[in-house]
Amino acid sequence: MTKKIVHVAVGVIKADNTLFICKRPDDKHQGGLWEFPGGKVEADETVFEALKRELQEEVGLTLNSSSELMLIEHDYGDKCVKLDVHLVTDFSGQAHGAEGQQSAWVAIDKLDNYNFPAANVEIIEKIKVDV
Ligand SMILES: Nc1nc2c([nH]c(=O)n2[C@@H]2O[C@H](COP(=O)(O)OP(=O)(O)OP(=O)(O)O)[C@@H](O)[C@H]2O)c(=O)[nH]1
Ligand SMILES: [Mg+2]
Repeated sequence: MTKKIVHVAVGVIKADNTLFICKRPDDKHQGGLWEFPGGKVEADETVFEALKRELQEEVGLTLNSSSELMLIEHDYGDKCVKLDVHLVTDFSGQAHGAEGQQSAWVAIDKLDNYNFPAANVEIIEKIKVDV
């Protein structure tokens, strides 16, 4: 049987030369690691709609527009994900951990000080070059 792939909208939120990242709760998949905010794309949603909903829920930002950065498929063994990664620079509101999670604005050249899920390694490499 082919494995189910979970489609996820991920936002690389950028202001000046910093990115807004959050810590995943310990009890979630890849818990305790840092992430770019986002979440599952529901059946009736476009990626942009999912990203807009997730950024509102998780970090209290209103997304105006975004641009596609990359698409990553990763098999964690216990779960297969397809990350639709968007660059987010056009938003309003003050980013914060709206679900009580730890969060931080981090300079791009300091991202290596944070532990991310394995699928994010590629994202971070691309950000350092292209963003
Ligand atoms: N949001 C987010 N998810 C990521 C990243 N990298 C990565 O592998 N994932 C994986 O993508 C999957 C879905 O993300 P999620 O847990 O945020 O989904 P969600 O907000 O809908 O949460 P829920 O499960 O409570 O409904 C998780 O398995 C997570 O481990 C990332 O940078 N950001
Ligand atoms: Mg999420």
